[in-house]
Amino acid sequence: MTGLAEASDRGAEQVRQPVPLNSPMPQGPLPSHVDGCFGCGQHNYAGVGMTLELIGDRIVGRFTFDERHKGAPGLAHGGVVAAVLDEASGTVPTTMCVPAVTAKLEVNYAKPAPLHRPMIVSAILDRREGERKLHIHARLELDGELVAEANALFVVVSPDHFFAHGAKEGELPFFGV
Ligand SMILES: CC(C)(COP(=O)(O)OP(=O)(O)OC[C@H]1O[C@@H](n2cnc3c(N)ncnc32)[C@H](O)[C@@H]1OP(=O)(O)O)[C@@H](O)C(=O)NCCC(=O)NCCSC(=O)Cc1ccccc1
Repeated sequence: MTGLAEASDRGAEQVRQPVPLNSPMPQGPLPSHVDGCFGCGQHNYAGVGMTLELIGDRIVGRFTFDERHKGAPGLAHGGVVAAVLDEASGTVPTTMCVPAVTAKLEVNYAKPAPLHRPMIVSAILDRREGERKLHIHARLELDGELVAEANALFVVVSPDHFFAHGAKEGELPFFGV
């Protein structure tokens, strides 16, 4: 088992409380950033139910694709592969308590992603560019081998970005809203 797998095996039993805007999150298991999220929500029937952890400066997520995520017999759809890379990437600004959204996601599909096999996705901040741009790199691995990777540009937004589309007070505590 890899170091990442061992660290993630600690599970999400100690769920952390949200912290104020722009305060870094403590190390360890992370709660879902929003109830019902496709990536990390534990109550989304179609979702992957990813558990997430902050380990050092890296986000580590664990999940297993199943029949709901199929694109070909036995294999995950390419769009859901992109979604899990996006989820891990989006959790990087979340743990910095910075509201940011995906502006661009470039995916390299190295190998097919099988269903019913536990996978690990990780993400890290490559660099900040100015006040609003975050360049984030994510990797999806199976048994320590690369399945897919992504380079993403996240853009910092005002909390109004979410309010304008129906978010209610208290629904996004990591973003201070
Ligand atoms: C907000 C924004 C991204 C940017 O609009 P504005 O605010 O008007 O800002 P503006 O357009 O001025 O750009 C600022 C700077 O950025 C640059 N730049 C921008 N785009 C590109 C590009 N493609 N390529 C390259 N550069 C680009 C642009 O040139 C400018 O650079 P400059 O300052 O001149 O050097 C808008 O297009 C939008 O809402 N898109 C939809 C986002 C969405 O729905 N995402 C999916 C859901 S979120 C999710 O899933 C994540 C998640 C998962 C899990 C957990 C948590 C999170």
